[in-house]
Amino acid sequence: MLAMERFHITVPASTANLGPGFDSVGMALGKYLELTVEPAERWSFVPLTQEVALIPQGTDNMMYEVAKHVADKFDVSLPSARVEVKSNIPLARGLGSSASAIIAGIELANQLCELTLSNEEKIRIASLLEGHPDNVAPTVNGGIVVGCHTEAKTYTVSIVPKDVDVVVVIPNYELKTDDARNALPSQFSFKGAVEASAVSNVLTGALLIEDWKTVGEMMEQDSFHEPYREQFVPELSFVRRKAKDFGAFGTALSGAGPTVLCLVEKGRGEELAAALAPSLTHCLVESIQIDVNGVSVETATNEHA
Ligand SMILES: Nc1ncnc2c1ncn2[C@@H]1O[C@H](COP(=O)(O)OP(=O)(O)O)[C@@H](O)[C@H]1O
Ligand SMILES: N[C@@H](CCOP(=O)(O)O)C(=O)O
Repeated sequence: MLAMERFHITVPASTANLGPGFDSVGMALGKYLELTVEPAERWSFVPLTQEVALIPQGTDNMMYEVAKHVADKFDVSLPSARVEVKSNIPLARGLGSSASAIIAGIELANQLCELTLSNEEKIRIASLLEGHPDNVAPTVNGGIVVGCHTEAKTYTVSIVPKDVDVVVVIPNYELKTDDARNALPSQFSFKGAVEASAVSNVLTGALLIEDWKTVGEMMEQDSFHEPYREQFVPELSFVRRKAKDFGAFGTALSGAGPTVLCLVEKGRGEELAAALAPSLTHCLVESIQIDVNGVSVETATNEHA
């Protein structure tokens, strides 16, 4: 009999920006990337759900590349593993699937190399890899995180929202984050930056005191990215109008899109989803939980003959 340590890693999805919190504000959502890991002679990633059916199955998988990067950074060797992968996070839809994969890779190295990384260290490593903390920080901590990342340091402030429901409209087409970033301007006027950051500052203040009416108004006044990206997502203006008529607080592009996200009064998420769905038959329209736990690990000892 061989006693073999298996473990499970669960990583939530995330929505970034909430409108004007571009590259800085994000929230963890209740869709999950789940890994079941066991030691093996060589690396393999075994996809078990449709969303991850096409991910690379060997050491060309992003989760391995990140795990190897972390092991090298700490100058330790990375034991090989067989990894079963389940996910219900759709890829390239603005729900942070790549951030979840980065955090999964960091957690793989953390567990396999016994690094005992703190959440702060995971967020720092992930922000250096992703270039911004808005998806990776809530993916690690759960809830809403307001972050600021520079080459020198990554700052985060966590908020645990209670009194709001979230609805996502997920179109049936992909939009790669890199492509959506390429549509952004390389320059921003001083006046434009002052105005846009004031909107973002009020968003953050309102999030802290859960003033959802003001959060919703600020969500709809972004000038950092949505004006340049809405051309790719015709659903945004339609959902914004419908949700406003319904009485939702506000609507924004989720991350780089194409998913559109609405915030609505607690208890009315299902009702809003039902109101939006009939006119959006090419989209998945869902009321979704806010994840408040962030990445988690469960160990289990299995007996193998
Ligand atoms: N679990 C995963 N394993 C390997 N690669 C992944 C995984 N999840 C996402 N990816 C990679 O990330 C890409 C999507 O990233 P991106 O364009 O940033 O969109 P988003 O993060 O909004 O889903 C996918 O096309 C795939 O290459
Ligand atoms: N701040 C980033 C967030 C990208 O999120 P994703 O889920 O679309 O990868 C951006 O807006 O580019």
